[in-house]
Amino acid sequence: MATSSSQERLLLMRKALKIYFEFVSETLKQHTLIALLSIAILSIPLIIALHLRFFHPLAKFPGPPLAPYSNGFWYYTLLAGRGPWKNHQWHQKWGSIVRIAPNHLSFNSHAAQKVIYGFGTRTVPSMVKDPIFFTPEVDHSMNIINETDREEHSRMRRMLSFAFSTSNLLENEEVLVRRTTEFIQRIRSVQSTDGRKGFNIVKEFNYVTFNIMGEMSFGDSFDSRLEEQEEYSYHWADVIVDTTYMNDVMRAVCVIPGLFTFLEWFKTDHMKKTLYRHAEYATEHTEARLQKGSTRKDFMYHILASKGPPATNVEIASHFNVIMMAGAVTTATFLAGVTYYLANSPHATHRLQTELRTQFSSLDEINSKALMHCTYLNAVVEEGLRIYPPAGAGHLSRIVPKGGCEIDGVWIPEGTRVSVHQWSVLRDPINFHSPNSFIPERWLKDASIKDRLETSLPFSYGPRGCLGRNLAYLEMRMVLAKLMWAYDITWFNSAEVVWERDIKGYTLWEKPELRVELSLHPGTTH
Ligand code: HEM
Repeated sequence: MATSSSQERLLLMRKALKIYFEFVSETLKQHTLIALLSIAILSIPLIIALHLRFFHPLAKFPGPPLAPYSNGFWYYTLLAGRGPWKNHQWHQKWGSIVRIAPNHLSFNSHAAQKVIYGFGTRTVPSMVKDPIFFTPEVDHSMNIINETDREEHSRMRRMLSFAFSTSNLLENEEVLVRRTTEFIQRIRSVQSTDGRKGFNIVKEFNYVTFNIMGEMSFGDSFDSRLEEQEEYSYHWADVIVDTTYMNDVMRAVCVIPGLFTFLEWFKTDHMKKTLYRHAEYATEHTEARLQKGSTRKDFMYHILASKGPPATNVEIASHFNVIMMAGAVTTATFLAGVTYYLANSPHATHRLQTELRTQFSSLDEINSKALMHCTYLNAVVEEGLRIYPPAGAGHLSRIVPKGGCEIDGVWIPEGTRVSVHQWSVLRDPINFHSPNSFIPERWLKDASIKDRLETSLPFSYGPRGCLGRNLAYLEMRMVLAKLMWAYDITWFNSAEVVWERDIKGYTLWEKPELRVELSLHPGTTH
């Protein structure tokens, strides 16, 4: 029965093919011109694909099979959230230079880090940021992170840099200490709202870094504005977290000409609640602070006092859009990651707490200057940044300058998009022994493991290196030290959370909940 029905199907197929070929040859005979035109049009994508794969200037570089044909493959990888692991696998398979999109090469060597992000040389200028990757669309102004013009960027950096200098930050230490102490007190009383054990400390990290950045940026007007807003006081902090993913969606959108303009007319609800709400908050706080005026040396004070040409209010708001995002999310990400790794490493936790509790006899004694000399704390911070680099999941791409240049011993043509994939560098056994293990000891002077520590560049470097690096170190040390001094932490959802399975890596990271309960160290008085 079955055999006869498959024979019937075969006969039918033959008949259909015969009719089809008769039709094609008849059409070719009768309408030769139309037929040739159709074949020519249908061949265009094939010719483009053959060019991209075999004749493009980057054709000789290996990489995933779909990468040469369309940026779509790359954006799919990025938005799926598993980019860091995929990119690492590609480097392990194809070596230190991988073609990840038609015009984009990913590198994973230290030599490439120096050329791509460095200050440039006498013959090769520093590389500019990739304009597609850093889009100005939502707040209608260029800012410190997305400006691609060298001179404009230098003006902005000069305007902002005094605010971020160590001397000014130490002068503002009171804000850091007070906000951290508030956090230490607050988390003691945070209750589970869903009947489950413990509370989600990841959210609390978002809130403490948000408070520190907010007050350092806008001074007194920050809290007054938060009180006036209709939504609950941490609404902006939650919006910032939700916006990180949307930033990558916008990057994908802006690659297709005209799509952004179309979306501006038909903003989705989600876009209004994330990207646009974040930009509105930055504008509202900027305007509130400008109206109120203040003599406090917050970031706005330094922007207004800077000697260069004055920035417009739209530009200032755009800088604060970036500062609140780059400043709050990255440091909170570090704190979440390091807490996870410490929770899985009783030895490191014990050593850290012993150092802190020996060094300081009360919470109030903990200050930024003393923390700079806590050797093990600093090793924990460096290892936390290495194993889970807050800005190292994606690609911070640059454009190869006119005339091309040599990277990693290979000539790369001008106009190529290039980047070093931090995660792939940091998880490479060539650079770090047991790269997937949390080992703060590797950062100590007398370390028995000889790693290539110089390859860990969580803040990037060169002319576009992190402007908030000093502040980030002060914050990371202060919050971590006070937390670990004051509490012993019990982690409750360890059976549910597997960090590297549950985190999602876009340009920034999406993190799972860490439900913890705290028991107070006997010396804590707050
Ligand atoms: C652990 C925390 C942090 C990490 C890992 C980090 C990492 C980075 C990285 C890798 C870049 C380079 C981005 C690129 O090449 O496109 C960067 C840029 C920047 N970061 Fe951070 N960052 C952190 C905290 C902060 C803080 C607290 C601030 C304070 C506001 C800040 C402000 C900035 C700014 C303004 C830039 C742009 C600099 C420029 O282009 O001139 N960051 N950061």
